[in-house]
Parts: sequence; C-alpha cells; structure tokens
Amino acid sequence: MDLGAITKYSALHAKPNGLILQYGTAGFRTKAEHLDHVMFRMGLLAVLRSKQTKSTIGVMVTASHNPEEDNGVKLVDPLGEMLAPSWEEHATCLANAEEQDMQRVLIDISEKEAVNLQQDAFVVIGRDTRPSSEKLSQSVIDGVTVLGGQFHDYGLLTTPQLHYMVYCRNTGGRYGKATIEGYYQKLSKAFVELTKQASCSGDEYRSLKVDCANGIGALKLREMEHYFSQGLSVQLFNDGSKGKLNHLCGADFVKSHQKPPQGMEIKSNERCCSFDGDADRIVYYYHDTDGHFHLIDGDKIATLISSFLKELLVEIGESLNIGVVQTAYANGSSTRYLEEVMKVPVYCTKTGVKHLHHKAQEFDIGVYFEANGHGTALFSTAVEMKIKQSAQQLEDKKRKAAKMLENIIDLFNQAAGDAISDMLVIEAILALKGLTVQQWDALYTDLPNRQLKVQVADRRVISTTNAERQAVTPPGLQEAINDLVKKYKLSRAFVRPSGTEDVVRVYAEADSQESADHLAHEVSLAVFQLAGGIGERPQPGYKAAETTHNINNAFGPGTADEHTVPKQCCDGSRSFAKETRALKMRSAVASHRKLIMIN
Ligand SMILES: CC(=O)N[C@H]1[C@@H](OP(=O)(O)O)O[C@H](CO)[C@@H](O)[C@@H]1O
Ligand SMILES: [Mg+2]
Repeated sequence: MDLGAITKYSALHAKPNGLILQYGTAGFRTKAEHLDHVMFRMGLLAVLRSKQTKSTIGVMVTASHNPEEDNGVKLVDPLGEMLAPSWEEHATCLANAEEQDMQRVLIDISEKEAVNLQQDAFVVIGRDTRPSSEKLSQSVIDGVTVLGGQFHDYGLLTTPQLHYMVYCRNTGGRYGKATIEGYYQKLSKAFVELTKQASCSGDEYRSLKVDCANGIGALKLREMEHYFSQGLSVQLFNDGSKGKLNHLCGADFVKSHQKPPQGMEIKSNERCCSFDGDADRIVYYYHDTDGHFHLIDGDKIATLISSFLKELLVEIGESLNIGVVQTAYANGSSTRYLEEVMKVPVYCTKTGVKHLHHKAQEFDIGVYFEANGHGTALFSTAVEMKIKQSAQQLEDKKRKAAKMLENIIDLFNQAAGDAISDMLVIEAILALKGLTVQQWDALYTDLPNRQLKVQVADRRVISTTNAERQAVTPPGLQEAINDLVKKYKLSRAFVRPSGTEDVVRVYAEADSQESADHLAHEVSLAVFQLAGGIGERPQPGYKAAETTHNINNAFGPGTADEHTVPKQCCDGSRSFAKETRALKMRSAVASHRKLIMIN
C-alpha cells in the first residue's frame, strides 16, 4: 500500500468538514455535491474487498429513485449480492475518517480482515444517467488506481446489470458472458424460447407500455428491445428525452402515490409498468373500463411467479421446496393467499433486499419481493442441474414443462432484482398462461393500507424485533400500537426507523381505507409522543404522507434538514376504492374472517 500516494490523492477528494454519512440499506446516498470523497474512498475499499475475496468486486454509482440532484454508491460482492455487513461498517468508518486518519483506517481494515495486500484486485464500475454520475465514477476509478487495482468501467448500466457482470466474472462465465451483449442475449434467448411455447394469449397483442422514470432503464431497454421483439413489443415513456429523472414518474412514485405516472397515456385495460431510476424495481398497473387505477405491486408479482413455478414443478413431478420471502410491508391479503390458497410457505425478513436475498437462498427455489417491486427468484445449483437433466430426459409433457423451467431460470437475474428481467418473466408467464392483466390482478384483493412517516429527533430510539413487526423500544410504544390495532377489523400496524431517510415509517392495514388511514394516523401520534417527535404534530389527512423524494442517511451537520423535502399532501390515493371496491372488499373481508387475526 503506497500510503504517501493515498494521502496525496485523498487530498484531491477532500471530505467536507463535519459531514458524517452512513452506509445504509442501499449504500451511501445524499446530495451529489457531498459525495466526491465517498466515491474515492469506496474505490479504495473495493480494492481491499477484492484482494480479500480474491474476486471481482462491483461499484455502482446511483441513487435509484431519489431526485436527480442526489447520488449514491454501493459495493457489489462476489456473487453479485450486496456487500457483507461487516464491510458495510468498514465503509462507514472509511467514509467518515478525517484526512489525517485515512491511513490508519485503511491499515485497520486490512488487518481486521486479513487482507493480503500483495493479492491482485479487480473492480468493475457502472453508473446511472444522473448528470453527476460520470464525474463521481471517475473518483471511484481514482481510488481503485491509487491502491494498484485493475478495473473495467462499464459506463452506463442499470444496477442489476452491474450485479450480473460481477456474478458472471466470478463464476468463470458459467452464469453468462460479462458483457452487455451477453446480458441481452441470455435473457432474450430464454424469453423468445418461452413465448414460442405460448399457444394462447390472454391479451390479443403482446404489447406493453413502460414508464422508464427518465432513467437508465430507457436506454438499456431501447438497446435490448430488438433482441426480443418477436415475443413482445414495448412502448417506452419517460425515456429521458425531456422529463426529469424520477420526477412524477417511476416505480416508487406509482407505488407510493398509487397513481399512474405523468407522461403516459393509458387506455382502459392496457398493460403498463414502471421501472425506478436504476431499473431494479418494477410495478405493473392498468385502468379498468370505469377509469379506475389498479396497482399490481411486488406482492402480486411474487404470487404470479411462485404459482407458475409451483405448477411447473407439479407437472414435472418434482417435489422441490419452494418458499416466498416478504417483508412486513407485504399486504396481508398476499400472505394469506400464498399460505392458504397456494400452500406455499412464506417468510418475513427485515426490510432491505439483502435480508430477503439471504433467506431466499435457503430454499431449492426462493422467490423474494419487496412490496415496492424489488425482487427476483433464486434457484439452487442442484435444482438447476436437475431441471437441465429433466429437460433432456423426460417425455413429452413433462419434458416441455422442464424446458420451460430451464428457460425461466435463465430469464431471472439471480444476482439481484431486475426490472427488465422481471418484466420479461412476467410477460412470459402471462403469455404462457393466457392471462390478462385483470385476471392476474383478481388473484386476491389487497387490504386497504396506508404508509406515513414521522419526524423524530433521533430515529434510533426505536428498535424492533420479529422482522420489524414489533417495537421493543421506546417503552410503551408497542403496547400503544396493540391497543390502537384492537379498535379496527383485520388490522395490523407497525413502525420502524427507515434505513434510507431520517424518518420513522408507519404502516397500517385494515378492512377499509378509512380505518387504515385512521389507524396509521393514530399510530403516528403515538410515535410522535413516545419516540421524541419534532416539528409539527402528525395531522389527519396525510400531511405527513409518504413522499417519494426524501433521502437521508446522513447524520452530520447541514445534512438532515437540507435533504428533507417539504412534506407533501398525499391525494388520499385509494379514494376510488371507497365506492368501487366496496363489493370486492366485502368478499375479501368475509374470507379473512377465517384467518387468525394478526392483532
Ligand atoms: C418501505 C420501503 O419501501 N422501504 C424501502 C427503503 O428502505 P427504508 O429502510 O424503509 O428507508 O429503501 C430501500 C432501499 O431501496 C428498500 O429496500 C426498502 O424497501
Ligand atoms: Mg432502485
């Protein structure tokens, strides 16, 4: 380690005084202008991690669904997964070290992790379309180079494409070719093979409207579309030619506001979907003939996928264990449907895909999705081999099912949730099963729900257990929530400190939108009173409703307030549900009566 060179170059990427950032659920995220030193230092850290693991490490420059002015960075571990937790701590230490402490921190990390400094290092870098991303990724490269690491800069990539590249490079090409062409070819070949097998189609034309959030997804989907055009025609909206990244569009906007994005004209019953800013999340939606908006979120995507996989396994005659992994945000109706109707075991983990991913790895086939549309399916190596064999050996119908499963396995991005890959999986399943978007939506009816956020002086006063569904501290909070939940039917509520913003999130679910709204408000008040609320008391009518563009994993001076956008009013999004869903809900409520109540 040339400590002199590190000190010299580090001074060119100086840390702003007093700024403290934390490696959160999705790496570092804050205003782009505060990130130069973090990028340089993550270049250094990626080299150490690469030396330690003797593998290629990825660095992705993106702030996903955050506003265009923000940016962020995260490291990708050898099998394309999120950085190991102990290294997240190193990342936080290194990012916050004062200039004079940099050498010591680097040596500390190397010693603690027994890094062989003589080992070669290789780092691959990708970035999204933000104006700040190119310069910031150059700072990553500076960090890599000064520690003597080799690198390959992929330039513009979606986040899951970078995860794919890392996975390919560390598995000797068995997973696929580590080029953008390799990615397009692997996925498209599997998709075209699958759709060729579809004899009937629920929708007359296989066409789909895609809102690309004015982000990288537009560029990559445009590059890719001719590879799979035989099986699907896509119409791109919010492709970055005029609108601002993530502004009033994208998966996060659609999910949290439960309304369509701007810039997309939707005719009734047309199938539409939205990507987020770095194309690792996807949600579907449509307008029914009465003009009502229907959202199909990650929970319903997981249901479609797992039921299809289960059917194929039955057809092949294989009894492999398949599990679905969700978080506490999963709609209660989805969990119930999966467990009681589909008879699939469901597990709940903490928020953040790294938790879901790890749990999903425990099954032969693990399907995981966050409600916001981030997820994928994982297949154990043994399953992949078994299915490959079956696709060669079995007869007729069974063989056809095994072949389908083989292609589906290739179509998933098993390194990370991937909007493009998930979109193709969903389109293939709908075509193969001859399902329309309405039929898919009708699998179950979501319980009305509400998400709010509350500002407190220090969100760390809230600690949770049981996959974040129960608050352990501050004292009295969980008891207060229990009492409130008892007042409503089919109700459930929980609170947790966000890992990406300086807020406490509140989630409530009940038999009607009014009840869910009331419960969420009352729980917000309990948080405000018992967990040190600051600013205005939560008001009914959702002044403190979830907004799309709030960030904060910063604790330092000049960070918290600066990055919190003014609270917006939510439009009570599901008001349409009041009249039109009354009927549907009655039957959902009736069937829920059989359930053991979570309250
Ligand atoms: C309720 C919710 O959607 N939370 C999101 C959000 O995490 P929070 O820890 O809730 O801020 O950002 C994460 C990273 O993108 C994502 O994994 C997660 O699902
Ligand atoms: Mg994202």
